[in-house]
Amino acid sequence: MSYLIRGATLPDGTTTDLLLRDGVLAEGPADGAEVIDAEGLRVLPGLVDLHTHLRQPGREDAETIETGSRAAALGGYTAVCAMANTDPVADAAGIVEQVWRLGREVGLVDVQPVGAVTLGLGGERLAELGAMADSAARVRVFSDDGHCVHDAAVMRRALEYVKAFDGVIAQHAEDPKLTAGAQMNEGEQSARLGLTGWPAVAEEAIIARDALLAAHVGSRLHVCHVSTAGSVEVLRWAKSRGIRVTAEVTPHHLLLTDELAATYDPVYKVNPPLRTAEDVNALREALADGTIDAVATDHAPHTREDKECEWAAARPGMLGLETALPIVLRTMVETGLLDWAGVAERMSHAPARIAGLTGDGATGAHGRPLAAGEPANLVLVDPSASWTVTPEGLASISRNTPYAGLTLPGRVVATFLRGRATVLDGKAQA
Ligand SMILES: NC(=O)N[C@@H](CC(=O)O)C(=O)O
Ligand SMILES: [Zn+2]
Repeated sequence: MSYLIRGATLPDGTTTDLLLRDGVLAEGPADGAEVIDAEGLRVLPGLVDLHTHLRQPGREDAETIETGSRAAALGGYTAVCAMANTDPVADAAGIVEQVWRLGREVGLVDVQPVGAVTLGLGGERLAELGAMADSAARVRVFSDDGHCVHDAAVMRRALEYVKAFDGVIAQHAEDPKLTAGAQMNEGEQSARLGLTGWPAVAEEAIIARDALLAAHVGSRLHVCHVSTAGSVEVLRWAKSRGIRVTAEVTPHHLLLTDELAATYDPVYKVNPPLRTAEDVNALREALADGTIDAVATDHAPHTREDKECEWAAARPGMLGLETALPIVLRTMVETGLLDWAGVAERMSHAPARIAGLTGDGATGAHGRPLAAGEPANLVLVDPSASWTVTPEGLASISRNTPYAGLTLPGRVVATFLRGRATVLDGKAQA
């Protein structure tokens, strides 16, 4: 099947026709191609998510590779990095290969497994980083996400190890000694609500330490879900020193604040916690000026049982794949902080570069320019269509979206993975 997309607006604002044939953006006659009228639609390179929890294996009652892939395609993604905190943990070649293969079988999005840094996420013994890198899954990103690699010597060794194949350690920056028992952001709100606080310094201190370790080793560090104004300052300092550090921010940390904890609705419970309005503003500015490189969803599905209970017992985490682009449009584009080229950079090009997905690897190439000869991974967005989020309307098995009832801008009309429609007319194609 080939497609002729007529009159779509590119990230730079120019309008063009795009021919999708044999999996690539092609030139020449469009004979036999199905025509899609894209007048008024925006085209972006397929979005790439650095931080997705697909829950398979182990918690298929919350999400599966298939349902998560569908949610991703509907959100405009063509590649997602599947976090390693599954059961069993993705800490060996066999399991990352299995996740990668299952993703390919579903075929809606390229599922790029993230390998664990330490065995069983235990924080003590390094996992088989080299074997995972050499496996069919070609792992380049390693993370104990959900847990911080707290031992500085382990972190140092991991950074040294991945240098050989230009891998990156993605740190969940949280000093566990400072967050013991924490239920929400530490500040005025936690004092008022009487909940144990998660202080900003627990994140900032680890980022500073790891930036220094990355500098010492000369290796690549990536910081997951940055959430505080102080973290932005540390990142700015590290980048100004030429340290090889990149960072991501989630859509929810760009929009929501810790005042929502006053509802005691666990849908707002997440790690790191929602912070203050000042933090939100600093994160938006950092994403605009490139101090924060990428938007990552931290899509964290949880069952009703794990989420619809009292605050203290609820698991942290929010759905994100199907709402990420609309939240970025609301917080960054409508506010004039980013243009569409900036959205393409922060949601496709940069995450693909960080994850090592821009070249020809096991999962093909993502985050490439929309140019002839390049893989036809792209998304068509109707910027003028607004829609109201309903938990039942989402493709995820889980229902834990913090945006229920919210009306958001921007509807994904179609997503193409190597020239094949994974979403058409707003509907998933499998
Ligand atoms: N973000 C969360 O609150 N939860 C994540 C783990 C993580 O990303 O830290 C999860 O796996 O549920
Ligand atoms: Zn995390």
